[in-house]
Amino acid sequence: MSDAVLTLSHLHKSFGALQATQDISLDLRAGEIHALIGPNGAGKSTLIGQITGHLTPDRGKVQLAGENITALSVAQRARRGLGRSFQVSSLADSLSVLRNVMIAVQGLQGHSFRFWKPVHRDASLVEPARAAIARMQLESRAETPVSELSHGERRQVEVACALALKPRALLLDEPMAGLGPEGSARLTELLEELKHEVPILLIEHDMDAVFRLADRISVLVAGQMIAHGVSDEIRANPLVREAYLGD
Ligand SMILES: Nc1ncnc2c1ncn2[C@@H]1O[C@H](COP(=O)(O)OP(=O)(O)OP(=O)(O)O)[C@@H](O)[C@H]1O
Repeated sequence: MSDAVLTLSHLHKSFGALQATQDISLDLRAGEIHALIGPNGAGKSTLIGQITGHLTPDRGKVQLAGENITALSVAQRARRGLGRSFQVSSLADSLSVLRNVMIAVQGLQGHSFRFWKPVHRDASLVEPARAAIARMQLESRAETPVSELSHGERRQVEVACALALKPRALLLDEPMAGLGPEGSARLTELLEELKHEVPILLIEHDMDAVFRLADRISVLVAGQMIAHGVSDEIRANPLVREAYLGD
């Protein structure tokens, strides 16, 4: 598939006798949001771990922009352009938005010791950080300590940290978790624009957000992919309704 940025082929991962992901294939194409949904214990985290490199698949392949990255480390994948945000926030509360995003850029560049030196004039850190902050419409908050942000703004900073690394593909793990309707609507709007620059694999429990945002949806149940399709197809799919939506 020519416009596939991220391709998973036949991924298998077992924990002892439990097959947590069985023969999982999917692709993420340029310009799209592809949502991965499934009930608790379906295998989503296990699949994400195999994409990010935290877990090694027993069989199968992960490709980023055509390159086989299955054997690469987490850091090597990040440097190749696999961006992600985390379920648990890794922001430093006492530091400004700008400084947090700069630290993310610095980590990727491998200059971790510069954190302890004055870095505010280092254009290689400041410029990508400011661009990502602008992309998430947080310019007016750039100098604000993260501790003073709303929950929704923190989420925007987390996405900005991932974006500052100029990813080819972005993995967002439950970005809507804990957001109220306003924060969720704002992030939805931002992601709808962002997908044109970087395709997004979205793991999300908020089904309203999924149906609003996703160009395609893949449904994982008990380690198996039971359906792929656009929103209307997934809503109407009897297997999904039975296994996931509880109908
Ligand atoms: N390290 C592990 N060792 C043993 N079993 C594991 C391990 N990690 C996950 N599992 C099991 O694999 C299955 C899939 O779990 P996983 O966390 O991937 O699901 P999930 O879809 O992410 O669930 P949730 O939405 O609750 O986070 C579960 O039965 C889980 O108990």
